[in-house]
Amino acid sequence: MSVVAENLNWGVKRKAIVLGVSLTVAPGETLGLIGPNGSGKSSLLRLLAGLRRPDTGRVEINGQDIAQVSRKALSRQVAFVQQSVATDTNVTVVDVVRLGRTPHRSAFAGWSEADETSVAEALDRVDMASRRKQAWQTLSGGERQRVHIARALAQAPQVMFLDEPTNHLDIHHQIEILRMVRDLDLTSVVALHDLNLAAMFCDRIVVLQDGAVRVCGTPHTVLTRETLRDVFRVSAYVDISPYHSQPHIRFSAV
Ligand SMILES: Nc1ncnc2c1ncn2[C@@H]1O[C@H](COP(=O)(O)OP(=O)(O)OP(=O)(O)O)[C@@H](O)[C@H]1O
Repeated sequence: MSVVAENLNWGVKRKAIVLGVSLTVAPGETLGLIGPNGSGKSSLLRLLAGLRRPDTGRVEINGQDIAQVSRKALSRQVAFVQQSVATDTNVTVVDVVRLGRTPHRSAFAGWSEADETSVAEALDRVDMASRRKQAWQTLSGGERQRVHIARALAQAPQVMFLDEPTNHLDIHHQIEILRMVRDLDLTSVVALHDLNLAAMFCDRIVVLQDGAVRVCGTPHTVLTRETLRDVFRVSAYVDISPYHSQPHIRFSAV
C-alpha cells in the first residue's frame, strides 16, 4: 500500500512543528525518517498514521484520505510502534501481543486459531516466543520494545510506522528488527537516530529539519558530508561500506 502526504502542517499554539511536508512512500518501500532532536519526526509519524489530524494537508493510504476512514478500519491496515509506550502492568507478554488482534475481531467473535497463529508467529519473529508467559513488568527495556513490535506484527498491517524501534535494543536485535522490517511485505516509515542503520536498511531517507523536509532520496544522495554538517552539526567522513555498498559514516571526534 502506498502512503502519500500532501503539504502537511501541524503546530501547537503559535509554534509550527510540522511544516509543509509532502512525501510519497511506494508499496513495499522502507522509508527512513531522520533529523536532529525536536525536528518533528514523531509528530510527522503521528500525522501519517492518523493518530493526529493535521491543521492543513492530507494523508492518503492506498489512495484513500485517512481522515475519511474510521479508526477501526484504519487499524486493520496500519500499525504504529511508538516510543516507550506504557502498557498495563499486570499482564503477560502474550496478553500484550494478543492486543494486536483487536482490530480484526468483532464484538461477538471468539478467539480463533488464526488469531493464535498470528500471535505465535509475531513472538517468534522478535525472538520472544520462549517468554510468552513472562510478566510484562519483569521484562528489560529491549525485551519490551520487541514485544511492542510483535504486537504490531500480530495486527497484520499493510503499513507500519515505527518511532525509534531500535531504542534499547542490543546491536544484534537492532539489525534483526530492521532487517525484518525491510524484508516484510509491507510499506514502512521508520524514524531512526542511527544514521548508519538508516543507510543499511532504508530504501530512501527523508531528512527533517525544524519540521520541514530538508532533503529526500536514496541513502547515497542524502547522507553526504554537507548534510551531516548542516543538519546534524557534525563533522564526518562518508565512504561506501564493502559489506552492503551503502554509505558508511565515520564521525570525527574533533
Ligand atoms: N503537543 C505538543 N505541545 C507542544 N510542543 C510539542 C508537542 N508535540 C511536540 N512538540 C514539540 O515539537 C517539536 C518536535 O517534536 P517531535 O517529538 O516530533 O521531535 P522528534 O524529531 O521526534 O524528536 P526526538 O528526536 O528528540 O525524538 C519539539 O520541539 C517538541 O517539544
